[in-house]
Order: sequence, then C-alpha cells, then structure tokens
Amino acid sequence: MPVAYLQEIFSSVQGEGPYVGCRQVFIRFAGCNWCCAYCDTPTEPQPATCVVEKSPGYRDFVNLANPMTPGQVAEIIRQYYNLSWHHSVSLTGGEPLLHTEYIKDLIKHLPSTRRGIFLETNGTLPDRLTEVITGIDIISMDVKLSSATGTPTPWDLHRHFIKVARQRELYVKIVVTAETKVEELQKAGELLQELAPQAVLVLQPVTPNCGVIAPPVSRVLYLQEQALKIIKNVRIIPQTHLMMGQL
Ligand SMILES: C[S@@+](CC[C@H](N)C(=O)[O-])C[C@H]1O[C@@H](n2cnc3c(N)ncnc32)[C@H](O)[C@@H]1O
Ligand SMILES: Nc1nc2[nH]cc(C(=O)O)c2c(=O)[nH]1
Ligand code: SF4
Ligand SMILES: [Mg+2]
Repeated sequence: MPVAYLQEIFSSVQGEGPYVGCRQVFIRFAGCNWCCAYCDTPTEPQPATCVVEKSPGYRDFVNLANPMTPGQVAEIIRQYYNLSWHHSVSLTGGEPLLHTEYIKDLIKHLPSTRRGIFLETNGTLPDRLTEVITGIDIISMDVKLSSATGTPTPWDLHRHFIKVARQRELYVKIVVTAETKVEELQKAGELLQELAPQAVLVLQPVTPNCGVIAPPVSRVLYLQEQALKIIKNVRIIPQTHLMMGQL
C-alpha cells in the first residue's frame, strides 16, 4: 500500500486558469522536483502533519498525522466533504506527479465529482504522467520559463509532456514576470501550436514573492499580443483566489 506526505486538504474555488470559480477539493502533496523562485507554496518533503479543513470553506482546520494511505485520504474526504457537488478534485503540490503509485490508488478510492480529477503540474515528468494519464480528466500544465524560475527552461521535458498530456483535456499556464522575454514566450507558443494547437495558453502574472517582480500590465498585454500571433487562444488571468482572500 503506497503512502504519501500531504501538506493540506481543503475545499475552495479554483483560482487560476480557465476554470476559475469552479468549486474543488484540493489535495496538496508535499515535496517538489523543481525550484521556482516565485513559488508561493514551497513544501518540505515530509511534513509531520497534514492540515485538513473539516467543513468545506469554513477554515476549521485539524492536523492529521503523516504519512497517509490513499484509503485514509478517501475516508477523510468522504467524512468531511460531499464530492457530488464539487467540480473536481485538484491534485496539486508541490509536484503531485512525484506520487504516481499513490495517485493511481487514490483515484480508485475517491467518490465521484462532476468533472473528475484535475491535475496541477509543473510539466517536467512526462513518464510519470504516462503512468496515471487514464485516471486524469483535466491537466493544468505549467511551462517553466527560466526568466521566472531561475532554472533553465526544460524544453525537451515540456515537449514530451505535452505529447502525453494532449490525450486528455489540457491547458498550459505560464507565470510571467518583469523579466520574461518575448523570445521565450514565442518559443513556448510555437511548441504548443505544433503539438496541441487547441489548448488554451494562460499568461499568469506572477504574484510578487521572494523578490520576483510582476510585469506592468502594459507588458503583459504586449506579451499576449506576441503570443496571439502564434497561437489562437491566449488569456491573461491572474491568481484570483488571492483577490478574494481564499486558500
Ligand atoms: C504551487 S504550484 C503546484 C503545482 C506544480 N508544482 C506547478 O508548479 O504547476 C500551482 C500553481 O501556482 C503557481 N504559482 C506559484 N507561485 C506563484 C506566484 N507567486 N504567482 C503566480 N503563480 C504562482 C504555479 O506556477 C502553478 O501554476
Ligand atoms: N484557490 C486556489 N486555486 C488554485 N489553483 C491552483 C492552486 C495550486 O496551488 O495548485 C491553487 C490554490 O492554492 N488555491
Ligand atoms: S514546480 Fe510548483 S510547487 Fe514546485 S517550486 Fe515550482 S511552483 Fe512551487
Ligand atoms: Mg496555490
């Protein structure tokens, strides 16, 4: 039986990308294989406890001991939330694809939602995605530009990842900062236009963090304009949950 260290489980509205406003249960895995300078949720790999919201939306948290089995997580969700009126279960982190054996098992245990399982991923682990792809309904993939993360953009991994992810519903988010170059955005747009031209591309202005500076709005509009010359559906959507003070 696989086990995992989880950071938190809560019910909130999706605050990013084309599904903003949809009600989701979020399961946040601990640990990540990337290191983005702007990350708003750095997690230690093995936190002693997982913070669980007992009543959906009420912030009445309890701390439960890690690690947890998929059966335990499914039981917690069954006990505290009614998934039938939720849009989906968001698997996030950290990087959820570090936990594929766990995810396969967890999906089998979870009650149904309206739209199924929603994966938030950094798009760097294509082989891991292959292991779970049949159980995932919607994939939110980041393209990690070096100007934003401080780490070279993993273009080959992103290429392989999109080739697997395009079997399901896929959209791509790119966090843009004051340092984002037109050329790297164009390269990302060309990659998407080549491999998944129907996918929505979301430009997500960074929420300033750890010294990473947000681009002026005029710059984001300019970046959108350049990307729209390459791929037809490019949207600018900031992190909306923060505007509402949501988790
Ligand atoms: C915390 S990550 C977890 C999933 C996965 N590791 C990833 O990076 O996609 C979830 C989303 O939050 C975004 N994010 C994190 N910090 C941010 C910030 N300061 N401003 C804007 N978006 C941010 C990430 O780019 C990603 O799209
Ligand atoms: N409300 C809300 N929406 C989100 N969309 C992606 C998130 C994430 O951290 O993966 C996130 C999150 O942490 N909260
Ligand atoms: S990949 Fe995601 S969780 Fe990992 S450091 Fe980057 S934003 Fe944070
Ligand atoms: Mg978040």
